[in-house]
Amino acid sequence: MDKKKIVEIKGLVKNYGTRGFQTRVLKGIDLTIYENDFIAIMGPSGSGKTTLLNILSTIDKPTQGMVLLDGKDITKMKNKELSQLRRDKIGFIFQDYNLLDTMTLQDNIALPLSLNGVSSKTCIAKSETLATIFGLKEHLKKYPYQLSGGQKQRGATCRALISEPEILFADEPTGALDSKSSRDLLERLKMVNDEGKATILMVTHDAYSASYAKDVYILNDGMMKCCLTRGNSRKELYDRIIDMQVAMGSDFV
Ligand SMILES: Nc1ncnc2c1ncn2[C@@H]1O[C@H](COP(=O)(O)OP(=O)(O)OP(=O)(O)O)[C@@H](O)[C@H]1O
Repeated sequence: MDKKKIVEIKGLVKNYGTRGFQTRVLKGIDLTIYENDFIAIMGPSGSGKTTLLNILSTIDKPTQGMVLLDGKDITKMKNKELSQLRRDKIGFIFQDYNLLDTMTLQDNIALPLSLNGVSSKTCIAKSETLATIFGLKEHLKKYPYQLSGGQKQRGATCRALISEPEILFADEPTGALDSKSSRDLLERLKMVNDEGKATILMVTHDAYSASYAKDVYILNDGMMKCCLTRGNSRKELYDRIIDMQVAMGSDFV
């Protein structure tokens, strides 16, 4: 059976600036993301990674091109439709967690459900299930200031997954974490993906983080340059990413 297309991008162009002084940041991107993919997008600073993620996650609008999410063109949607799409179909994790300081971890995780009027019994059950997967069960009653960076990011990931979104967008999710906390988060993301519970698109500078993905796309100068696909092992993919970075030269950070 054909795999379900979650996101389809065709001829995506993004210009910034005013007429006459425009910079073309994305120069015609084509990309299809299928159900249960785990894609990492890497590229030098300024290559357009965040711009692409912002368009996919509906924060920004493209200049030209088509972005279908679940078969619907998000570039043509009105604000009301977009906010519903963000609520129901998209999960986000950012580098800086964005947990609410005045709520416990459990309330933070359950927030997307409680805002949608889901019963507190279901909120508790679902947040406990995810907290167990992400190693946070004993921390649910704590407030964000009582948690480590790694625990906060795993909590933010639970919150992003609790509404069972079609796709999880992650913008440098390990950017503020030490290596052990990064590994802990990445192992768990890989686990939920391996179990068929999440489709993930992650933007990262970090070859180690990218090596947890199934496919690694390289964005350079506003264009998709190549794709590396995981073969036998994560380590082997990591080595190929490093080789590719060396081949692309010193501006690839
Ligand atoms: N709102 C904006 N107005 C004008 N130019 C912008 C805007 N946002 C981004 N740019 C420019 O677009 C280019 C791509 O930026 P973007 O943030 O997408 O790159 P990136 O690959 O995510 O970089 P980094 O890895 O450093 O975060 C840069 O040259 C940037 O200066």
